[in-house]
Amino acid sequence: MAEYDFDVLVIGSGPGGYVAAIRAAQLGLRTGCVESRETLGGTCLNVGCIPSKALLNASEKFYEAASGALAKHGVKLGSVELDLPAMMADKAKAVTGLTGGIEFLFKKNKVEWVKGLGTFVDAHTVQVGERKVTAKNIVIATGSSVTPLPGVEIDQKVVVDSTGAIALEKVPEHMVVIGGGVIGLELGSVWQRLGAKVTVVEFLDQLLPGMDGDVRKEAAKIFKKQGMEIKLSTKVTGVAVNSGKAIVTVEPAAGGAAETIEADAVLVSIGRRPNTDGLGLDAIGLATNQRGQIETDHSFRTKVDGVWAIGDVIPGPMLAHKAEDEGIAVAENIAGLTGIVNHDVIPSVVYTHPEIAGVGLTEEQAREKGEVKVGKFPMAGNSRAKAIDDTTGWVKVIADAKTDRVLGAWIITAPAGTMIAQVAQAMEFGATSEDIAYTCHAHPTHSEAIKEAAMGVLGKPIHV
Ligand SMILES: Cc1cc2nc3c(=O)[nH]c(=O)nc-3n(C[C@H](O)[C@H](O)[C@H](O)COP(=O)(O)OP(=O)(O)OC[C@H]3O[C@@H](n4cnc5c(N)ncnc54)[C@H](O)[C@@H]3O)c2cc1C
Ligand SMILES: NC(=O)c1ccc[n+]([C@@H]2O[C@H](COP(=O)([O-])OP(=O)(O)OC[C@H]3O[C@@H](n4cnc5c(N)ncnc54)[C@H](O)[C@@H]3O)[C@@H](O)[C@H]2O)c1
Repeated sequence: MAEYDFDVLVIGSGPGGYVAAIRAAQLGLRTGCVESRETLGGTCLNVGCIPSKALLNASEKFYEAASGALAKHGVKLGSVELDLPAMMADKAKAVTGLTGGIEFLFKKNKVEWVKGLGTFVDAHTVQVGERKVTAKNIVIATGSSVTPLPGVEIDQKVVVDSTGAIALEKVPEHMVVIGGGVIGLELGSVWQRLGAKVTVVEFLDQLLPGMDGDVRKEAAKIFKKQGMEIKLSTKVTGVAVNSGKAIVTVEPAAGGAAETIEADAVLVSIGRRPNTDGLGLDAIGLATNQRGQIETDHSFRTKVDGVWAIGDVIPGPMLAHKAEDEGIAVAENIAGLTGIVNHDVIPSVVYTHPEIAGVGLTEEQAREKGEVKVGKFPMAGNSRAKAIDDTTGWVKVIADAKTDRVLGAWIITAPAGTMIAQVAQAMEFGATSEDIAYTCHAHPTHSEAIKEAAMGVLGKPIHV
């Protein structure tokens, strides 16, 4: 009889956990995955990446139709109506299709879904309901939850977090978004396109912390032009709710006179924090760092033998693809192979219109490290963007001045999220800007702008 129930038990079935479980099973390990939600897929599939992207897509279609933006392309429409319940149903269908897909993949790969909340009993035992499940290796993939704003109560009706904001029953007249990060801009865009006035209140002096400085400035310009009101260097000091209306009190971040803003929806999107409450880390003697994260080494081993951790619960960007890659790597390491994630090349994408994407270093970070050369190419010089009359944005390629090796790239244009993969791959291969500049790119494509920006690094773009 086997010593343990499983070779690998993963706690959490988000993009980190479910991928780790499937990969472990593919490698011949007996694998279980503990998940307390009704459906698999974690934050990303249930209330994160997937429903938000479904709504971003649908709201953009509505906006194009309702705003008359299609008329310039010769598409004239009669009256356009919003059917919000149908839009929400379509979103739900996307979610159930994908969460059901993970259940199918679990069955196909013989991963057992252990349903319930997992709590450590010891380093090889997890209590799930009545059951004590044992495993030689346990992977913590419990993800993250919304960071609350002290003094602001989320009721998921008037004051919502991202989960409430993807399920509003009517379009608010005025939505105040607290936090001008990824969630605030994506979900703010959704409701703005559907007719809401949106005011973004951001504590810092720019939107999108962590992104390249030029990107952050350009983003503020773009969203303002789209009609968003953006209050930078401003903090929310309180939200009072009365008869379905919220009064949001704000004041300058540095201190000063307070003002109030009336809204009928308030989105709290000031970041996310790792999920470790109730996990019983004390029972295995595992402490979290100051940010509440579980620290690991490069193999995703924690300080406790046999216990590993991946995804949003460990340091690094809270992104689904980072969690997935760590899921593959941890399973390979457990199986005795060499699983590696290059954390220097993790792309990030904001799925607004236009999309905003980056990989590698920002220009500021690169300049701090040494001498750099930068090539920037405007989408106004890109023939495909011109052909479809959507020329907002640019591509910026940053390269080491001595070696010409690409250190980072930042892209603002409709398909930026898809385009950034090319630069990520180039960086993984240690490419120079010359390598990109002399690679043949199909015409007419948005991607040609990456080639031109790379040519700009060398000092010789063609179309500007
Ligand atoms: C609105 C929104 C939009 C987003 N959009 C994107 C995007 O477009 N692209 C992107 O890359 N990222 C996006 N993210 C971030 C992305 O969702 C996370 O980075 C990703 O889900 C992290 O994966 P994970 O596996 O670490 O954890 P999670 O997906 O959070 O999954 C953890 C799972 O563990 C379960 N769990 C926790 N504790 C226990 C326990 N003790 N026992 C049993 N089960 C437990 C939870 O129920 C959960 O299902 C978005 C997030 C939000 C909120
Ligand atoms: N497209 C994507 O990849 C995607 C989409 C959604 C979420 N996510 C992930 O989810 C995580 C959480 O997203 P998020 O938008 O909540 O966090 P975020 O960290 O992206 O942005 C939070 C913003 O809130 C601001 N802020 C913090 N406290 C504030 C306060 N008191 N008042 C006003 N502003 C305040 C911060 O300065 C920051 O700009 C992110 O780490 C992101 O990686 C990714």
